[in-house]
Amino acid sequence: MLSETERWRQKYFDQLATTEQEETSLRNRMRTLERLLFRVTAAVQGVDSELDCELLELHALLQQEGTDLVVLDTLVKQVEQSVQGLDRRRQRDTETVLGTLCSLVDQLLGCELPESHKAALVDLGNRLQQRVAGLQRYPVLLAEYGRLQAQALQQIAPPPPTARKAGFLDRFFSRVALDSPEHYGYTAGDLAATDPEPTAIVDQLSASLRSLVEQLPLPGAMHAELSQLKSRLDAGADSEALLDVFDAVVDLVLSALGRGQQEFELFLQSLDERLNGIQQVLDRSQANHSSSRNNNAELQHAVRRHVTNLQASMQAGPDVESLMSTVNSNLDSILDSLDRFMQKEAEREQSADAQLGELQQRLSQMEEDSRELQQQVIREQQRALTDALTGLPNRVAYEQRAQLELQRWDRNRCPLTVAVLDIDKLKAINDEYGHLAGDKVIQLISKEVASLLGEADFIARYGGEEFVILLPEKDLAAAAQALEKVQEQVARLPFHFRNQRVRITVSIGLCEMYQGRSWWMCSTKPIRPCTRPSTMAATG
Ligand SMILES: Nc1nc2c(ncn2[C@@H]2O[C@H](COP(=O)(O)OP(=O)(O)OP(=O)(O)O)[C@@H](O)[C@H]2O)c(=O)[nH]1
Repeated sequence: MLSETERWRQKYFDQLATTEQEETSLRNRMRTLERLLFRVTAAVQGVDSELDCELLELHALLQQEGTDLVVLDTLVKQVEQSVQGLDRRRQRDTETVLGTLCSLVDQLLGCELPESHKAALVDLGNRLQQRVAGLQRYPVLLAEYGRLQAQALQQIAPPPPTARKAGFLDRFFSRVALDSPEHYGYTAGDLAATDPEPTAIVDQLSASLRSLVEQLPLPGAMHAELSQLKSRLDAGADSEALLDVFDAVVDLVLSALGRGQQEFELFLQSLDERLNGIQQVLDRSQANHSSSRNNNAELQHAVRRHVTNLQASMQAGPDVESLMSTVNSNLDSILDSLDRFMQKEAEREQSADAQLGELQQRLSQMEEDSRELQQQVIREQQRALTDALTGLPNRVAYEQRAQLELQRWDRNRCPLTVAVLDIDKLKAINDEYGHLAGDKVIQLISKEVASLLGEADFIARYGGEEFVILLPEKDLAAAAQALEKVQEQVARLPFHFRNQRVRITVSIGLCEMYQGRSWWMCSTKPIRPCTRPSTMAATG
């Protein structure tokens, strides 16, 4: 059977092995997360030049062996700040474009238009004012604006009914308006025809488009295309060119703010949240050092399997949608495994908690018993060192204290005087008034003497009617002076037996400790008897 120490040692080694295994597992998982982060980093590059630089740095850092976590943390914070900055810029750009669209709507409202068209424009303006539209809503708003502008311009410059030929506006409307040309009273054949263009309107449209193009918050990669469009507008675009420019602007906005990117951003966001969730669970699991090996092994196996799948699908390089779906399903599986793991751990911890609770209860009971025992021992020790009749230290206590004082004297050679006090004629009191009276005398005298001594002095009942007194820091003269006062005080104590005042006295012998004198001589043979020998006398 194992001894208590061996059991604890065994438990310690088991715990050590579990902890090492957990650390290895955690390192592996951290590496997997780093690889995943590496791929995600590569995927979001190209959105912003500043962010690109930081991501490149992050990229390089992650490729290093044994990534410095402090540097990584700093860099991740910088990336977070850049992303926040990007969001703020996007917000500002959104405001700018919305403002431009509002001013275009206002310009159009300034034209002579039927009430129904004005109402539609006012409605669009109101929706723009509500600022609920995000960047992804630009194409919709632009298309709507285009449709309204087409209707408005049609009202301003209607084609001659006899000619039934469509000008550039008709063609423009046919490309951007949601309604068919027939709605406005023209045929497809009419729309194919050409007429001289109303220059003022073309200029107005051109200026509006120029203003919009200048304020569009498109990524840097599209700036070249934008300046080409501006140049075309500056060069005095005709109606055909204007239509192309308008289409190009819509295409640019669509490609810059394409749904794919939006979805990919959302996907990255959710990926990030999930990775954070996994990291938190792993952190909690690491904190729990007492987690069972089986649960850990099972979890490691499941996570490794899913992460391998994840890596395989990422390396296969499928399109974004299938990649997202694979990653999502693998992450779901990982989270399921983690949930199961946490559930098992919770059950295990619950039972461990119950055992621990029981153990703690026993431990507190043991502590309580031990405290009580300790108090009992202290009480016994005190009793063993105390004289039962007087409550003063007894002979054993005196010997212990004498030892200490002697050692101190040996070290410091400060004065030390020892005195022996003897109650006079106690036998006579016993004989005359009985032993109880004798006991009372011993009690009262010891109490009185103890109260008259200094704080550093020590008195013990040596035995019978004899007391021994240690007076450290007092030489013979000082001790004699102090003890004479004691003698006088004791003699004044008002003892009465059988209605008689009885005067009781004590005799004191004392000697000072000095080099060459043995303690035995000191304590057993007082060298100097008291100057005034005590007497016992009954006074009437
Ligand atoms: N009542 C009582 N008497 C005690 C106690 N211890 C010792 N005695 C008595 O004290 C007396 C001591 O007697 P002696 O040694 O002759 O001393 P004494 O009578 O005091 O005479 P001197 O000391 O010479 O003055 C004895 O009768 C003891 O029985 C005690 O605890 N209680």
